[in-house]
Amino acid sequence: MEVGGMDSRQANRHESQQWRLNGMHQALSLVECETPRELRLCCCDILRRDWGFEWVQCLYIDGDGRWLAIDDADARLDCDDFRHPFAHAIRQETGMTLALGEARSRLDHPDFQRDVAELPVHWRLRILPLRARDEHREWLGVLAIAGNAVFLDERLDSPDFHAFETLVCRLWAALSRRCGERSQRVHLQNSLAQLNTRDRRRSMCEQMAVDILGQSDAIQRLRHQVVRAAETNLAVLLQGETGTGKDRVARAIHRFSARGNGPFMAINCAAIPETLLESELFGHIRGAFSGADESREGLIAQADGGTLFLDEIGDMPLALQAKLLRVLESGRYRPLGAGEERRADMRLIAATHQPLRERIQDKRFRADLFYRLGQFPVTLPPLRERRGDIPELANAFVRDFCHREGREELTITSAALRQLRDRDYPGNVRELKNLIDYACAMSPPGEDIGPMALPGEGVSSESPLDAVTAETDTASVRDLRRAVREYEASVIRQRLLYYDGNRTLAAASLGVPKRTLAHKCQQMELDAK
Ligand SMILES: Nc1ncnc2c1ncn2[C@@H]1O[C@H](COP(=O)(O)OP(=O)(O)OP(=O)(O)O)[C@@H](O)[C@H]1O
Repeated sequence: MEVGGMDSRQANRHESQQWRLNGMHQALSLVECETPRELRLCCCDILRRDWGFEWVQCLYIDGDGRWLAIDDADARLDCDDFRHPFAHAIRQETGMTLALGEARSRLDHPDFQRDVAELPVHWRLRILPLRARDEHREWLGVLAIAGNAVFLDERLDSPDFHAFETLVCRLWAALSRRCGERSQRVHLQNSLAQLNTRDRRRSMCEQMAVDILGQSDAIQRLRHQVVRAAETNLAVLLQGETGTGKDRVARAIHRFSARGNGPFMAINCAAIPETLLESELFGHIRGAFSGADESREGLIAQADGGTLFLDEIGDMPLALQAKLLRVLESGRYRPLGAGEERRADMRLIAATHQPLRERIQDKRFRADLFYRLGQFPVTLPPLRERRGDIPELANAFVRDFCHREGREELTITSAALRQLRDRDYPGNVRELKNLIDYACAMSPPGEDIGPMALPGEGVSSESPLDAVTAETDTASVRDLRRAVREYEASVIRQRLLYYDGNRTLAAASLGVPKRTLAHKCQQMELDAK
């Protein structure tokens, strides 16, 4: 008897030691949870596995306190829907025990009926509203456990379960606060980052406004696009009529980009004879072709770490277009005559005033290159679509002129500004600038620039160009060919001067193709843009 008594005491002690050990393991698993969701799932696991409850649900009250929800399930329950016993327990702030057989016939909430439909009728359901066990005492959710009545009462009314429940509630409250604070912090950091990005972009647009002038919506949008383009390394395709500021915009993108301290290499594809363009871009090694006495780096290599600007890309010969596409796609290029490829680390900006889609249809421009170049397309507005910017531009060009020429300050009258606003500008901002330069030059010192100082539309007969050409002295001509060449050079020089070096406009005004003009300039060694 004594022996038997000893055995059962030992067995009891062993069981309670085992239970305590289990309890510690349970506490450890709960404490290691990092989010309220993890904690709830862990709590249900323990109740099923270690406590032997077959049916357990842990519901939480979501953010705005309106809903009771279960992790990883779509269904949720309105906390004000008293017909459901879980909501009722929360609102009454007290636990409930329901006999399932009776509850099934008495409580007609469809969700509740569905949830307990499979449970044996002789079982009981315990509903325990859970709240934080600290000074805040906020409601956290509901624990619902169903099972055999005796088993349920024995376990749930034990001090061990009370300790377990207390631990779950404490940890749940602490984790909710920590996660809430963390998500608030992340939210705050995100909005601060957004604010910083917005501020930074706004400030970049403001800095750019001293260079890319104008306050029209179109120009403000353009400055915004320049900032966005500068933030990326994408190839940019600038499209717009001649003189709209494509060159200026390309430089701004480079300056404001991460490559801003690197080189900016620019080339006008229309101004270079086809044969030279390839070696200009790719470079060559010594002996690559007759006359290649020295190896020479091309612009792609020179633009390393910076930006390569290809102006008038529409004029690039087809064979070279294919080579350029390969550089863009592989990031590698091969100088003329070289055996090995080299790596190209440059950002490409291309510009054109030609409608490239039409050139694609005419098979003069590769569609694949067009799409590759246009990763970031930017269209510049013509001046006629932003006439409101003309006064600001005109005043700025007057100031520039005076500064450049060391002249005392000149002002432009509002009548002259009105006239400027009403003119046509096929050459866009460049034309306006040339017109202002001319008007400044014609205005006597100390006098305002009035309408009379402005030349007529386009290259008028009163223009200084005609005066120069008309005054050519023919009596002294001894060598006709030479005289014709000189006359031609003088006309081209004057025309380029008038159009600020723009060969497109100069060529158009002289009725010759741009390539012909470019060729003549090269022969005559005339400087142009
Ligand atoms: N928004 C602007 N603010 C101030 N100056 C401008 C602006 N846009 C253009 N300009 C001036 O107009 C002239 C022409 O600009 P730019 O050379 O950039 O035009 P473009 O579109 O590249 O012309 P093209 O197609 O003929 O090469 C330059 O003198 C430039 O400084």
